[in-house]
Amino acid sequence: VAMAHLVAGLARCWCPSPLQVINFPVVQLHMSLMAMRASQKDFENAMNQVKLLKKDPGNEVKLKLYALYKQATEGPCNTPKPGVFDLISKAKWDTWSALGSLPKETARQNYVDLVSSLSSSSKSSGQVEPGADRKPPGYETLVVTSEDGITKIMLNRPTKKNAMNRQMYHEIMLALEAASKDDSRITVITGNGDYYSSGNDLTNFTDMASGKVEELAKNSAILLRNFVGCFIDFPKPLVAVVNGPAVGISVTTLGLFDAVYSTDRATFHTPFSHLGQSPEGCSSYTFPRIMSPSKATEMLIFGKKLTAREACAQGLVTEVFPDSTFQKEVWTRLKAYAKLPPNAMRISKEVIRNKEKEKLHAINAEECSVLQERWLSDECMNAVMNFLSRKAKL
Ligand SMILES: CCCC/C=C/CC(=O)SCCNC(=O)CCNC(=O)[C@H](O)C(C)(C)COP(=O)(O)OP(=O)(O)OC[C@H]1O[C@@H](n2cnc3c(N)ncnc32)[C@H](O)[C@@H]1OP(=O)(O)O
Repeated sequence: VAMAHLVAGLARCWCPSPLQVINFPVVQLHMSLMAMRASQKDFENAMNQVKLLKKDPGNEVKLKLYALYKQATEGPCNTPKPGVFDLISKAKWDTWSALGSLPKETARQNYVDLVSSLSSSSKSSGQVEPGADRKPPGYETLVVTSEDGITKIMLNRPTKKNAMNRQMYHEIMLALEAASKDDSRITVITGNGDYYSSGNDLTNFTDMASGKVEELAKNSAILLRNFVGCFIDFPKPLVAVVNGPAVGISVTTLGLFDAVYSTDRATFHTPFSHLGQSPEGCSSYTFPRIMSPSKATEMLIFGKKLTAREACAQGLVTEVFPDSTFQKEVWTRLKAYAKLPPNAMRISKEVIRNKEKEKLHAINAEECSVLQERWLSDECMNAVMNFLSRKAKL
């Protein structure tokens, strides 16, 4: 009943004309503040783009836009929580508050990214020049689908072994945020092609070689911290369907999933020392607890590559399937799990995970700050340059 009121309330408040959300007085105030600062030009353009959207993006997205707006302009939510019966204000407060300590610049970037993904899926009037390249609708680096109670987030850069570039980090965060609020019961991350993911896209570091390295390292640490934070806070059962080899951050974050199903063709590899880097994804904490401390050390310090069966024996992988029947068996199982009562699953996850959340956020912050220094080291720069000049592969 409360949800029905909320939906009706949001519809009354935000749906009538194209995107009434931008008519909020507070937002208009922020628009004029934004206009005063040239460095926020993209943000301002995005605000204008929102007005031109023909298709209503729905209440969930409008709430997200509102929250990112507030975060980008005012910072973390510190206003008193509205009463339970003030459903609309509470929904807005909850969405803003859920952004936690997301930095203003990241919120601004996420706002711009979100508007850009909306613009490409909803043709804006008179804005696209004839013959100009049009972006495919929706995400650029992911394919996100939702059916049978399961939202599937598929990493989609198969020709790059699903290496995670900055765009992909942002899109995964957006997709997780949307999945946490949609009506699916389980969320799955998987890869398109023969790899699950080859980890961080090493070209993310190419800019490091050209000036302002400290700033780039700092921004990368912020991006990584927010990215991993989304996994720590994800409220529904999160399942990895590991369709092939996994490297680096795509392995470390597995410790934050609720189940990991793997093809027997997959391998699990965290070559941080080879790359002059150090563990992330909370693996410095989760891995010694999931597997024995010395096995974790072998992976995280010495870069030992595990087969799927070894990873399963160590507890990192829940179950391994023959590659020939992998997809069929895993999806049959997941569809059955998705029929379980959603609130029970969500609450059970809360009971299992909540005790650790604060600790995990602290570990994440520490790992990112250590990495920020590592990325500036000769060891790291040389390793990246060797890969990019094709002198080194894993
Ligand atoms: C900002 C947040 C930072 C978070 C930090 C996270 C840490 C990590 O994730 S560390 C792990 C980083 N990953 C790697 O070091 C993997 C590097 N890749 C490889 O060693 C090999 O590509 C491979 C063993 C994964 C696959 O080898 P294979 O011979 O089968 O295929 P390739 O021809 O090498 O790859 C095809 C194509 O894809 C490009 N590519 C693959 N992985 C990456 C990557 N991680 N970054 C950038 N590009 C990658 C590769 O260059 C090829 O591209 P071209 O076809 O254009 O040459």
